[in-house]
Amino acid sequence: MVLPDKRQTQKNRHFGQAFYHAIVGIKTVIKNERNMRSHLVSATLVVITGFLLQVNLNAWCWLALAIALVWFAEFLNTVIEAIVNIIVGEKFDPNAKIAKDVAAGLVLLAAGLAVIIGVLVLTPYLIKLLN
Ligand SMILES: Nc1ncnc2c1ncn2[C@@H]1O[C@H](COP(=O)(O)OP(=O)(O)OP(=O)(O)O)[C@@H](O)[C@H]1O
Repeated sequence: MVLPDKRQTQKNRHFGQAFYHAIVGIKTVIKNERNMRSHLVSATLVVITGFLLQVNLNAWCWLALAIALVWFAEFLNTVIEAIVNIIVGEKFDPNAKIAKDVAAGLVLLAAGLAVIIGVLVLTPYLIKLLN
């Protein structure tokens, strides 16, 4: 496989190169976004709780959806921040503020929804455990 060119601007030439860049993208979000690391910790705790409570397949689907929703929102937030930074740089711009604030709001909404899903799915199992 041809080693990836770090300053490549052309289209990926094969699947290996596309895969490599996708992995770099995932690593970049984890490295640069503090919130993403919190999301990873939360997701790990949810998965451990799911195993401990032995939740069923339906519950796993909802928990996976909740986790994916937050990750998707955080990735989109990172993309929007990067594009805004390319366009306006360090300059204050009211539209840049709108774009970044709305993107941050999207992550907050997704996280809130994920918490609601988690509570709805796990509460019956916790109640059963306590009875
Ligand atoms: N160029 C700009 N023009 C106007 N406001 C800006 C600009 N850059 C950043 N801001 C404001 O600063 C806030 C934080 O900026 P930014 O999103 O770049 O930081 P962050 O810490 O990475 O945010 P997040 O926690 O959402 O990842 C934005 O939500 C926006 O209100």
